[in-house]
Amino acid sequence: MLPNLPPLRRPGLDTDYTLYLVTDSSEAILGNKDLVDVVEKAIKGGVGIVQYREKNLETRAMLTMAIKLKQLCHQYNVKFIVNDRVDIAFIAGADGVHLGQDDMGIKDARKILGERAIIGISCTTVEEALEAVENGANYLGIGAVYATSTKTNVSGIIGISGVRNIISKVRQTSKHPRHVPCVAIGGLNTTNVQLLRYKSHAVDGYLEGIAVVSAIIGSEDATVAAKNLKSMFVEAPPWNQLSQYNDCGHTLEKNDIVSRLAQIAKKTVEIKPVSHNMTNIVVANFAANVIIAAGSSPIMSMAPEEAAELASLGGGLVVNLGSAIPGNLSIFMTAVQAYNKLGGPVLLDPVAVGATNMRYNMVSTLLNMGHFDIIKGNTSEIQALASGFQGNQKGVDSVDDAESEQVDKAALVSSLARHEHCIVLMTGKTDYLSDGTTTYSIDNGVENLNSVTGTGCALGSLIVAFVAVHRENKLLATLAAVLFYEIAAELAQEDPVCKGPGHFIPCFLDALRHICGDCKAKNMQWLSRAKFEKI
Ligand SMILES: Cc1ncc(COP(=O)(O)OP(=O)(O)O)c(N)n1
Ligand SMILES: Cc1nc(C(=O)O)sc1CCOP(=O)(O)O
Repeated sequence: MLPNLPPLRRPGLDTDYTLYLVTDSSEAILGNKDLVDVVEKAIKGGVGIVQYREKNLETRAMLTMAIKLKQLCHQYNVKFIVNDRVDIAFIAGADGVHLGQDDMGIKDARKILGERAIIGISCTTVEEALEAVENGANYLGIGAVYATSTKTNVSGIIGISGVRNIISKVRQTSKHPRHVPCVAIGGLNTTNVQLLRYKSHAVDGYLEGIAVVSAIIGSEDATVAAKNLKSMFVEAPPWNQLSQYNDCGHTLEKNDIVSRLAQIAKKTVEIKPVSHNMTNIVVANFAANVIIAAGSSPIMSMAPEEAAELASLGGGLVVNLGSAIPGNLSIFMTAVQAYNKLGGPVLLDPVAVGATNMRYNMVSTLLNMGHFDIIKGNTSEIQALASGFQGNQKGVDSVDDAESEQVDKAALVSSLARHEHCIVLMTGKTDYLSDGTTTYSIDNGVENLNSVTGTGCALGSLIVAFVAVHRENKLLATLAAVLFYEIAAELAQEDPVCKGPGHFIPCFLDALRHICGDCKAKNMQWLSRAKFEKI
């Protein structure tokens, strides 16, 4: 099941880490604004803790500013922290200090500042985080999440998965029963904080807050900037449209699931949603024909300029890496973010992700920058994603061989779904579909689907149409699309005209059209062929 976001502030924690402001008085970020004024505005917008980070001033001027900022923060009951300089934190009467890995150690700083001081530390790796907790850190500053021009000499860019990994390992270590809040830092702004919070959520832990420099200090109005960041971080993202009807089959009997699937298919053909495809050159034509035959509306557009307008049509987006080059990444991201903003479903088809470093890196970047509601791939692709790139996939085809038969595919699909907080569909002789809680195996479809190119990609195009209409129940909408498609393939293969791959394509398009007509006429007999099981 897709995660419900956890509460933010833990009961008993008297520091609000949700929005942590780190200052910067450089010309490039602060400009000619007054730092104290900007910090006050930011506090009014919801900042709960302020860190004075000053890299250019002499000690005396720095101390003067630290005292002013401390007074301001305490006036608003906001915690005040000094970056790096334990001496200034002590003399200014700050609530604590933030230390980097090369600064004074936590235990030494504690000797100077005392037991009640808040001591935070920067961590880029799991080892640094575990050591910091062991040494008594009060919070961890985890980063850099993304590249940032505010600090170019970061120790590493770890992405959302790096943050999630640290949070999860810190929480799992039973040696440290003490709760240590985690905040993320580096390149955070309103375009990515929802994704960060949603995807950094691990089974055993989550992010308490975000630390931000330029998105507030460099903004025109720090109150507005802080308010926007905080509400974006706190609110459920638009794509997480859970509803009271969102029983993805966890508790439903099979007959009830089939009647839900029937409703989903009927409504999809009635609404005729848009399926926006950023797909590969080999399959574009076939996928468009499939969508038309199945009663939805295809658009094959790679233009970032029109992505937001297309997203506003209420359909779904397919990002297919079949013939993509790294230059396409920013085009994909523009479109994914436009759909994410409106909660329109996005499907990632990581074609041959296990074949080359280029493909794996592109997929990693995409998963780090945008939310994908569904990941669809063949066995090799899902294995490559689930286990990290191992560079052993040959070409775009799946290796549905003895070796991959050994893999517990249901467990693989379910664990990738939990990890990426999305729905995962692994296609093959038997398909596996999971949202991380409920997993289905599907045994429809025919051999001919493997004998013509593009059938996997075109399935993705149909899935986003179904999910666009049923955003509150993405798992069952995906199941309905797969059954619609694979049962049409069975009807095509049984057509006496169908003698092989050449005849299969037109027969398949006819069968899709036939099922679409049946749905419009409310004749759902075709669903009696459905062969799926909850695992
Ligand atoms: C909340 C938070 N996290 C990380 C940092 C980075 O601190 P550090 O590694 O000491 O680097 P500089 O800030 O000194 O450049 C931070 N300041 N705050
Ligand atoms: C101060 C700092 N520390 C980082 C780390 O990775 O430890 S990144 C960073 C700068 C964050 O600035 P912005 O919000 O403008 O991207």
